[in-house]
Amino acid sequence: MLKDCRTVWANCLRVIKANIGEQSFRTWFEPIVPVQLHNNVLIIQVPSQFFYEWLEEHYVDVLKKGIYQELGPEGRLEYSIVVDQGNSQNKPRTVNIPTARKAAAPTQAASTAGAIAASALTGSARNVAAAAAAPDTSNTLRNPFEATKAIDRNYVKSQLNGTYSFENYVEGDCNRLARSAGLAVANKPGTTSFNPLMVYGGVGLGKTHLVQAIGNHIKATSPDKFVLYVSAEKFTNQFIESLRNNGVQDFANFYLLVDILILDDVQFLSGKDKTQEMFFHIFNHLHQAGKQIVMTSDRPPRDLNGLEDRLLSRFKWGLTADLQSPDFETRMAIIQNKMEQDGIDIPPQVVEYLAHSVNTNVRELEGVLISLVAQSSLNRREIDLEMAKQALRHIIEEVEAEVNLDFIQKTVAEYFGISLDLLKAKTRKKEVVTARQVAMYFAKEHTSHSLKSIGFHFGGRDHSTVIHSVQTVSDLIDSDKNFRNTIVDLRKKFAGK
Ligand SMILES: Nc1ncnc2c1ncn2[C@@H]1O[C@H](COP(=O)(O)OP(=O)(O)OP(=O)(O)O)[C@@H](O)[C@H]1O
Repeated sequence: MLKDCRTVWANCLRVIKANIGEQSFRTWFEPIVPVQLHNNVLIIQVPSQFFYEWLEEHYVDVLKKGIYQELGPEGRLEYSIVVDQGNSQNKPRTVNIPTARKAAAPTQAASTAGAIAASALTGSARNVAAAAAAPDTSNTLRNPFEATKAIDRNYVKSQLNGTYSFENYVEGDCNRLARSAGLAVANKPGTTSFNPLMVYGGVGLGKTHLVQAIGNHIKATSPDKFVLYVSAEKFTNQFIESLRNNGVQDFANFYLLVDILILDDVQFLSGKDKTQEMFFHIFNHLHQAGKQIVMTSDRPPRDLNGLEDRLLSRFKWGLTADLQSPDFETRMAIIQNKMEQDGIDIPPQVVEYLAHSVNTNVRELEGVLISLVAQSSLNRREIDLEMAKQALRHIIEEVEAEVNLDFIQKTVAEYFGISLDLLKAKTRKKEVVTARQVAMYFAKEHTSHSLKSIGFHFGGRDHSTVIHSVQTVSDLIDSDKNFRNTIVDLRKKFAGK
């Protein structure tokens, strides 16, 4: 009995339905219309190029399975894409995308349906083009890829990087609010009051890591949800491309399908009015539909000059959380975390040295670690303090231009004629205690270290010891002239820096 395309497709759908979630099925398979079956080639019509790309990216295996079960190893699938000309007076044009030229020899059930498309369905953009360039034995099409040429395949590719997670995002005072809001959003996307969630902070402080962790968490816990991470730059380029190709409707339609939209570096939209307008509509639609929007920016919304007020006011609907530079303890934890993750072994005093010396941003800290590991394997030498000091020469030079903890400790120890080790040791000898208290006093005055961090640097003392030291020194300055002169002398050394 001859099969017709509707029956074949209906049977394929049964297979597909059994293999994917209900929502995905409704979104990606219900809109498909079977149009023709000829010589074991089933042609299905899909609403847009995005749709085709998405199917190719995510559902190739179930499609293969369905086609294989229905049409056997000779079965093939071709797409017919409705091209929106961006002009309502033009009738939609249909182009067909053949998915294979020749049936591949089956090796196992799932891949035999690769007959349907090993090259085009699973291949890269280049493979797709190659399939088109090759002689098309089906004779159904001429140059069918014209319509897909301009497609940036990343358009539909969720660019989440699986290595970013909450587990490896170290918590500290610098990121507590943003991290816990992110976790709340990741657990209940679209249903908390943190919609949109806007995370802002300086370069390399972990904005992308955090929002990617949100995306990864949602993908892992709700695979049916369509999570899309896109940088504002990419969003803008895609939009411009869609304007050039009369594909604005496709562009909008695609973004309206998203359940969780993560837009990185939103400041990039500044001054780009048309892109902002498009984003505004997408934002409204998604927000109204209870979809989650997460954004990052390198500055607080109030400083986002060049962004329309109506967008800025929407950003305030949810929660805005900032990321600060990590303090010493968080930097230590980040390094330790990274060492564990990458299986790196570094002596504790080197870790402490790095955390102390690299206090600009986390990316730089990671960069130094990577360079140390590289040097160590290149020179077949264990990482030690000397190597770390060498690696950090350029950074330390910058730091030493200011008064930092090291400098204070060294200067005070020299002044009192004791060693640096003694200054940090547990001893309670009077002259050592006084020198230590003075050094703590200047550390509080000249550096941005917290009391906790200062205590840590003086042999692991707690913050109350630091408070006591600062108070004692202040009292002595008032009551003891000789002591006051000591402080004046030392202050000159620091002022000269
Ligand atoms: N709290 C943290 N715990 C662990 N790793 C972190 C943390 N913060 C940042 N990082 C790491 O630091 C690096 C830089 O972070 P990320 O790229 O997320 O910064 P960013 O703020 O997005 O930077 P940019 O402003 O350049 O876009 C990444 O490798 C990230 O994993």
